Amino acid sequence: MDTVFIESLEVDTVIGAYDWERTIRQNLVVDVHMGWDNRPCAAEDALHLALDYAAVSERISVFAQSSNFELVETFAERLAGLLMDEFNIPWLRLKITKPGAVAGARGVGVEIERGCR
Ligand SMILES: Nc1nc2c(c(=O)[nH]1)N=C([C@H](O)[C@@H](O)CO)CN2
Repeated sequence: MDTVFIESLEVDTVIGAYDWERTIRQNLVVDVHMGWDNRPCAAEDALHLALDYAAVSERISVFAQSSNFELVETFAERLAGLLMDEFNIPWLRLKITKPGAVAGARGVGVEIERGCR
């Protein structure tokens, strides 16, 4: 299956399991690969047939703005479900990175794959 991807989208949210994290906003980095048949939109050169990466990026940013979770796992799971439902995405691989959360590591986080390719 073809994919449409978004790489290193920085979003701002409330995320963290520790008390000090509940009152601040932090950055997460979102990478997502989404299954899509790109042949119809390419044949007609038509955005309305494409999986619009700009619209998906905006939705991810809006979701992050209003979300408030302890775990990056929860953030990833909820976001994956929302994107698949709202954009009719049959399969996706989603990576959530929390930069600087662990001393000595550039980033830590999770990667999930949902749906069928
Ligand atoms: N598997 C996870 N481990 C940890 C998480 C998490 O979301 N998933 N979160 C934390 C803390 O919030 C940490 O990021 C604060 O720096 C610790 N471990």
